[in-house]
Amino acid sequence: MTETTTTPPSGAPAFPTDRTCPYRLPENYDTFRAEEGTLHRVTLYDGRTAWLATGHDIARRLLADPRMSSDRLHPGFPATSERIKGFRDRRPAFIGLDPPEHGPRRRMTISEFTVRRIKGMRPDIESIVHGFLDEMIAAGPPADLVTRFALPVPSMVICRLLGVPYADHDFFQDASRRLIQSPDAAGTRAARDELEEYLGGLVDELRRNPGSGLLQTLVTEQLEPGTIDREELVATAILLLVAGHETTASMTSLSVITLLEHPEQLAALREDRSLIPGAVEELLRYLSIADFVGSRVATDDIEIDGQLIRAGEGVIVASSLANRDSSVFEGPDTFDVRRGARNHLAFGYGVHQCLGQNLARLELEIILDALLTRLPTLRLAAPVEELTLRPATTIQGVNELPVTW
Ligand code: HEM
Repeated sequence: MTETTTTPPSGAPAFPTDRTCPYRLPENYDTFRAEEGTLHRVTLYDGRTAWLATGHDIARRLLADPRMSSDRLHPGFPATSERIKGFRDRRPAFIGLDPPEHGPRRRMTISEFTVRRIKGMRPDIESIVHGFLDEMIAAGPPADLVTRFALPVPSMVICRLLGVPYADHDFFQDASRRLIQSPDAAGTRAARDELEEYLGGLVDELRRNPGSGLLQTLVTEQLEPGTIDREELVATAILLLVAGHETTASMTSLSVITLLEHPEQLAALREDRSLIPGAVEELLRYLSIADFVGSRVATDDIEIDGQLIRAGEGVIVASSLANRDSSVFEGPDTFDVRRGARNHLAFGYGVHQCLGQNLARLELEIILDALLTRLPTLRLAAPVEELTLRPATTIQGVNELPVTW
């Protein structure tokens, strides 16, 4: 098996690089867009190289290819930061497993995420959204939209779905943030230790005193009959809890910024609320917040579009670039809530396509509708250029968003 080379071919650009605007791609990504072809060599943070797939079509073909592995323990897996190495000594949840192990694990949780099941959560989500808005409005402007609204909403929603006590939100939100944002492997490991201890304790408690929610279902139907062990259940719980709130929180903050910075698009939504579901798709496409999660390692030689990806080489499917492929999205750099962007790849593609996408869509639709109704004069309390954006090595977002109304 060939390992990814440690000597970067001259000129292979760095990937990923930080954004300077929440909704524009980093400037050096223009290099890939200007180059011929849709598969490029890039240099990772540690000097190793990987392939970067940038076209919509090649992205889908690669993500659907069984020779592309999600195994983070594989030495050729393209780590995009030191942090990713912190996951290497831990039991992976199903996001890090390949077929045939992946499917049965994913199916253990899928019944909670079907369109029908998620639709049934609408009244609950609406009441959570309006509850946090009531509190924020009562406290008065200015406010940090992240801590008062964008983070607590999906956090409480995923708690209800899983059966995790929301009372513990200060702890798990902080640990989740460190898990996905720590600059180094030690920070990732420490956050992971804390989440393992917390969720392990919760699983033990559910065995003694059964409760409700998806974790209870997994305890009763999978752990007790011995289909999975405690370590795997805890890894799954961490994946669901962290992915379940951090991503939607980021999308909420960045969506608010994007809409406020595109007043004519905001006005269109205000006038015609039926545009909201399409606007959510366009925001997902335009923002592509989970850009590097489509990382894979080839388990076999793959010939694709005249290039040879060798077994053991890392491949990153850049959803941000695939989502701005002009052969699929006309005028891809224009934010247009009427475009009908449903075929974007912001939720990935293939067997690992986002399990929580129906939930994320519904939450975002309810959130946008409620913000338009309840806070018609909402505006940023700081210029967009002064916001601190998260680095490219993690889910895109802001940790604070000062707003007023
Ligand atoms: C707007 C918000 C979200 C975005 C942009 C997003 C994005 C993604 C992407 C790109 C993947 C594919 C990863 C890969 O190919 O390796 C993924 C997988 C996943 N997402 Fe999401 N996600 C979001 C919300 C959620 C929510 C609310 C949940 C709820 C628990 C969730 C749970 C998961 C899980 C469990 C996987 C792994 C699926 C598998 O490996 O089979 N996500 N997500």
